[in-house]
Amino acid sequence: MVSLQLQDLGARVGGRQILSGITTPPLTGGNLVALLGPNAAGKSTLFRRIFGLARGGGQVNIQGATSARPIAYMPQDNGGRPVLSVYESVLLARMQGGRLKVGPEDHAKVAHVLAMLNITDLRARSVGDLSGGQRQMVGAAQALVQDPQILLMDEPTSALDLSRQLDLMALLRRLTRDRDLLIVVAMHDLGHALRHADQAMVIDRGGLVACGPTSEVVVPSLLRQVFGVETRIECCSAGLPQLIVDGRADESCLCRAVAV
Ligand SMILES: Nc1ncnc2c1ncn2[C@@H]1O[C@H](COP(=O)(O)OP(=O)(O)OP(=O)(O)O)[C@@H](O)[C@H]1O
Repeated sequence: MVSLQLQDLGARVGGRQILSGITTPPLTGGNLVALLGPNAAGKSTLFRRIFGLARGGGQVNIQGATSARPIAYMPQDNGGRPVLSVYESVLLARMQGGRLKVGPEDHAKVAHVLAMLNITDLRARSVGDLSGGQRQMVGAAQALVQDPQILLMDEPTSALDLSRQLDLMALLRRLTRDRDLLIVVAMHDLGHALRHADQAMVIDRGGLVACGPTSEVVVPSLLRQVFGVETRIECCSAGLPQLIVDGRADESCLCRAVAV
């Protein structure tokens, strides 16, 4: 089983220390982890640091990898080159790592992932002509087609309508179970985190605030401290935890995080 553990991780970008001292317990395959934090907290930078696109101190420890490229990363605002078709763009993502020869299994994999995400009908469309939500689904396909053991997804549902948000989160959760995948999803929707994530990791101003089971991390006291909002968690008629936002905890903290 794959596991990812961060040890005193830091990141410097553009001459600034963006992340420091991030140490987590091992995050293991079979789990969906929500990465939470205010704007500019460092979520995207953390993904880039883990994926090797940003430099810094500390260590990214991966155990149980069965391939040379166990991690796939879906950045915000991706979807591929505008001139390529959806099919070509997903196939190109499949060939990352320097492989030149496309085999039948690669075509089969692309077809499978497009079908899984319910975007087969987009296969011949140019990426540049797609809507924001459609491009986001293509970005998810590009990540999934790589058959990763660890999948880092940066706000994959931010442009999706509500039913597609639920579909994608349910699919990701199913994949963690069926394939022992570790999926880390950066998100702003705390309700999605409560509903879909096994674990939650919260960062603020470049440091780790909490990491553990979602029900222990996404609690009103932490949300007040990190996001400055008053919340309650109540069960709906289906027995699922729902986050109710009562309002801001302190009007004076407006835009505090964006100014970091
Ligand atoms: N290339 C860069 N050069 C300089 N500073 C950067 C660069 N990229 C990010 N930063 C800074 O790093 C900090 C963290 O940014 P990051 O994008 O990781 O935050 P985030 O938590 O993903 O935010 P959001 O929720 O708004 O997407 C911000 O202050 C940002 O301005």
